Amino acid sequence: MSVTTRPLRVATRSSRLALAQTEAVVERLRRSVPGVAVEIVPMTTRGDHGAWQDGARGAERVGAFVKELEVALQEGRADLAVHSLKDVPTDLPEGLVLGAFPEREDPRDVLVLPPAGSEPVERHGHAPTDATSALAVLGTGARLGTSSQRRGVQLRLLRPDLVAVPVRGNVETRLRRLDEGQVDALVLAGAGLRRLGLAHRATVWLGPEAVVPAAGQGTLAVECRADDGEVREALALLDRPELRAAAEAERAFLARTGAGCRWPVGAWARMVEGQELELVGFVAIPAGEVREGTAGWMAARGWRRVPLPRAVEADAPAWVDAARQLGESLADELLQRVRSGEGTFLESGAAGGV
Ligand SMILES: NCc1[nH]cc(CCC(=O)O)c1CC(=O)O
Repeated sequence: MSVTTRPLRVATRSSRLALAQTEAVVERLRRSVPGVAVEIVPMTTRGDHGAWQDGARGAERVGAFVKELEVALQEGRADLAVHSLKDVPTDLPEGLVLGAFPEREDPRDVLVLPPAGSEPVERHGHAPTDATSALAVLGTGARLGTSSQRRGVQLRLLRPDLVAVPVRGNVETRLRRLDEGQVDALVLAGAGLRRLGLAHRATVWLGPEAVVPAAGQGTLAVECRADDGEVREALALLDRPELRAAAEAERAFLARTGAGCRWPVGAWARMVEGQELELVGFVAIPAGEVREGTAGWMAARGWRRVPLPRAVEADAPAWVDAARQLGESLADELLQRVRSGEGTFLESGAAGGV
């Protein structure tokens, strides 16, 4: 069956990671739609230019990696765009939809220590296998390279003495900063390392009990025009309902906890035992919102499950509703905890950082 005959133009960012993600989706498209003609349209976004890096925060920063691609879709210069879901704001622009969630890499963050053989790892005799022993390798006040409050706050909950140091740029640039000794450790998305063939740089994969990943981390999302029936039909062949359900739950959690631009938020949903969707969430709010004059964070982590029977799979809207409710109810529970002061308190870091 050929659902489309016209050539499809795929907008993508030009970074090595973005191109790898786009290649993966194009390959799936070619398998699902035999004979389809695909043209890749590489673009540079504001995020790549680093426009948001010089102090831009919140709304300005959200969407910096996807905006140009979306405008290309709206203006008809491209027919689909491949994104890392975690870069896609929860409110989509008018007239655009996420037509497929074709794959998800391992969503966990990883801790990257300097290459094996460096002195501290040898002193322990073996490579660490969990977050706590990996962090034990780092001396007091070690510099943790991350620009993400979500990562900085969660790792400082394990090791409050660590100092979060902003590290900008693409994955390769950040690894170079580590290798040059500008920081003592990095936290990155494991998915990015895997897709770049750099998984061997991951010292420890961080489970959600240590660091809850960003909503959508590791998931690829394909965006298209809502009224482009041909493309939507083609994308439907790539869509995986269980990834869509997870995406809905994580993004509902993110939207409910304040759009994720002001506060550290993490959310990871997945199918367990075949018929339940489990969501782990993390949120921290400035402690001053709970007790006036208190500097630092009030944090909470928790999880919830909802039955998502296979039988309902054909009825995607019911799945989506259940997934959204899961995200919203866990968000409400955790927000209630931090606002009532029942969360875990974390003092502000050195130099006013996270
Ligand atoms: N913040 C940029 C970004 N957007 C998506 C990924 C990783 C790949 C993914 O999550 O799918 C990264 C790099 C990182 O956070 O380390």
